[in-house]
Amino acid sequence: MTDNIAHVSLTRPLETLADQLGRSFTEFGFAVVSDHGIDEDLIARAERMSRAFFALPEDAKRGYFIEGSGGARGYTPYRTEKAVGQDTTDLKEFWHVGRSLPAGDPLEEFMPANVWPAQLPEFRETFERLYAEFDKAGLKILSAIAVHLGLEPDWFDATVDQGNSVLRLLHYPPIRDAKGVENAEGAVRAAPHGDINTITLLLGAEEAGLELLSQQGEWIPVSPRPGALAVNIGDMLSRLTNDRLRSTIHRVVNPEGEASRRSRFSMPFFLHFRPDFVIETLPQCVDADHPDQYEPLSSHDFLMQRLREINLAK
Ligand SMILES: O=C(O)CCC(=O)C(=O)O
Ligand SMILES: [Fe+2]
Repeated sequence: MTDNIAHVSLTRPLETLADQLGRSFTEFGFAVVSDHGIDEDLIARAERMSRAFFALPEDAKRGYFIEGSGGARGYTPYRTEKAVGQDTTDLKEFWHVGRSLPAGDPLEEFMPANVWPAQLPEFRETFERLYAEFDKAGLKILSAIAVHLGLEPDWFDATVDQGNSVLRLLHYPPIRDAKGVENAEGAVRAAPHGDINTITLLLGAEEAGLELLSQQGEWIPVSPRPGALAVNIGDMLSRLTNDRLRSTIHRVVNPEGEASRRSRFSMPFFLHFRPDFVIETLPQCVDADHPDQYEPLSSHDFLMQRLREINLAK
């Protein structure tokens, strides 16, 4: 059933990308992107670092949990985040890397400083580089989206320059322990949710589990080849396009069999607009059949509204 989600090489000409990605995002809110330019060795190193971090003792990890910060930086413990409208928390723990700003930057009020695990000396350099590479790949994808929407190819550049993007290292521990006893307690790895941000670029989703909810109400697995990105539209881009590009509900289901004794790791990059970018419906996306549904709202205010809904801010 994944046949219709576009699998696109980012080396194709911009017009082709615009067409293929545009269709896939309109129908599914998702596409799979290969040849994205993010260095393979860097990805492998980042995956090793992520595993090494989550293998640290619980106490050490909790030392990087910043209470009251909205989970914006550092560590968020297992079973903290919950999706909008859910009663149970997700079966995951994660680490957030944000943009490293020069000291005194006016955007500091929106973007807290990063923290880094002292136990892993190469962690900072690895994830600062990966963050920069995600930024670059994201711009190419946004360029194709701009062309699809009838905008100039560089239309998004200024909107995401110094964007409040977050790189998330995710760990979903095994669902069963060594004795085969299940410990999911009725919860799932990631309950159905839409992403808050502009677009999401996800590495590491080749380990099964990620599914999107189609317009026909079916759950469709998203299965990128190793190294490829699963890319999806977030709520901020949906809002900007008056829902022409769909922020699609997705989830990560608990595996059966052998996979239930394994961890799953993934690395989504939540690409955000600049905090002071005002999300105001594109005139290209409004007509008699599609009246404007949204008031202008700054990307920061939108984010704060949504973080309160998912238990990460007060
Ligand atoms: O781990 C995955 O494959 C997806 C994670 C996700 O959807 C999220 O963190 O928003
Ligand atoms: Fe998500």
